[in-house]
Parts: sequence; structure tokens; C-alpha cells
Amino acid sequence: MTSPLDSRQILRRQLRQARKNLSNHAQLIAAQTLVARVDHYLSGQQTDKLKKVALYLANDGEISPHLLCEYFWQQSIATYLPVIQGKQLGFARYTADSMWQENSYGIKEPVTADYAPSRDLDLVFLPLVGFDSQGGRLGMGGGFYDRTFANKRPDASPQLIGLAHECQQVKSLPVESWDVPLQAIITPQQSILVS
Ligand SMILES: Nc1nc2c(c(=O)[nH]1)N(C=O)[C@@H](CNc1ccc(C(=O)N[C@@H](CCC(=O)O)C(=O)O)cc1)CN2
Ligand SMILES: Nc1ncnc2c1ncn2[C@@H]1O[C@H](COP(=O)(O)OP(=O)(O)OP(=O)(O)O)[C@@H](O)[C@H]1O
Repeated sequence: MTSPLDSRQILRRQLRQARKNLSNHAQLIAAQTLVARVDHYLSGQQTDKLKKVALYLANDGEISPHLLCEYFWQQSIATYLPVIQGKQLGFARYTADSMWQENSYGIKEPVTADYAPSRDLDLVFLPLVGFDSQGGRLGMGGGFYDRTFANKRPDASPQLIGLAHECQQVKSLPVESWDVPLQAIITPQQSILVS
């Protein structure tokens, strides 16, 4: 019999392959369209209060937030990237002058002493492997974001916003006890506001 954990693994593999199959052109269009979606999402909020935003460097076919990063830089909003610290994530300042090192998965991380405590971040954009219309999410399986924000209340800072390609939506994902709730999921085609 297939256990729930095995089926999560199988789904993760299929959805990772789906995003890796996207062409460079499709990736660029997705990254561009995402900026407009996020701009629209944030237009309903007091964006003058946004000071610190965490993004990620696209890996494994993830939707790329690099244009979103430029959008925040144009507004003088400071950007941060995840750095693996044991089983959790720290958030290191990312600027045009950042120096880099690679983590154990080969993903680049800024080398800096300038870290933001996670509760000082206003927004955190997380990469999703899969999602459903209820705000359910599947990540890479490391549990890093879950552990880092385990004790965060949904209405406390930062807002957690999942980013994904449209092809990563599935009908329904089982919610695990440790899954940290997202406030929104944004793809180039839709924004799901999770209550
Ligand atoms: N762009 C990006 N940065 C990120 C994350 C992410 O999902 N995307 N993370 C989000 O948490 C953290 C890294 N988590 C990751 C977890 C697993 C794998 C991964 O490729 N796993 C391999 C197995 C490798 C092994 O066993 O050593 C695999 O599944 O093929 C990559 C990143 C921090 N930075
Ligand atoms: N708060 C937590 N404390 C301890 N272990 C945790 C916690 N959150 C998640 N984990 C562990 O992390 C592992 C991976 O969880 P899961 O498959 O949900 O990862 P994910 O959500 O895909 O990854 P990520 O959060 O990095 O995007 C699970 O085995 C789970 O037991």
C-alpha cells in the first residue's frame, strides 16, 4: 500500500518535473507576469510600510522572483535571501554587491553579517513545489520554512506568500500538523487569498 508520505514524495517528483520542463521563454514570461500579480496583490495594502522583504534565488525550475526583486529595489525596499542555519533559515541581506557561497543543495546564499530577524521581515515569498486552492502547500521536503515560522500567528509579521507556476496546482493536498499556514499563494494566473 502507498502511505501518505510516499504519495507526497511521488507528487513532489511529478510537480518538480513539470516546472523543470518549462522553456526559458515560458519562465521569463512567468517571472514578468508575476510582478504584475504581486503589484496588484500589494495595492490593497499600505505598501509605504514595507521595509524588508525576503525572496529566494530560483532553483529547480521554480518561478523566478528576480524581476520582483528589482521591483522592490526600485522602491528602496530591502531584500533578503534564505540561508540554511542548521534545520532553520536565516535571512541575509541581498544587494547588487552581494558575495556568495553555496549551501549543501548548491543554492547560492549571500555572505554578509547583515541578517534580519525573521519577525522583522514584512513579507516572505516562499517557493512552492505544489499548492491547492485552499492554501495547502508542498515544499522541497526539508521542512525549513515550516520550522522557521512554526510559532508565527497568521496575523503576525511576516506575511507568508507562496509563489508557484500555474502547472503546480493540484486538486487537494493533505495538511500536515507542522504545515505553517500561508497568507496567500500567487501564480502568474491567479492570487489565492487564504483566510
Ligand atoms: N530557491 C530555493 N532556495 C531555498 C529553498 C527552496 O526550496 N528553494 N529552501 C526551502 O526549503 C531551502 C533549501 N531547501 C532545499 C531542500 C531540498 C533540496 C533538494 O534539492 N533536495 C534533493 C535531495 C538532496 C539530498 O538529499 O541531499 C532532492 O530532493 O532532489 C533543495 C533545497 C533554502 N533555500
Ligand atoms: N516545526 C517543525 N518541527 C520539527 N520538524 C518539522 C517541523 N516542521 C516540519 N518538520 C519536519 O520537516 C519534514 C519535511 O516537512 P514537509 O514535507 O512538510 O516539508 P516542506 O513543507 O515540503 O518543506 P519546506 O518547509 O522547506 O518548504 C517533515 O518530516 C517534518 O516532520
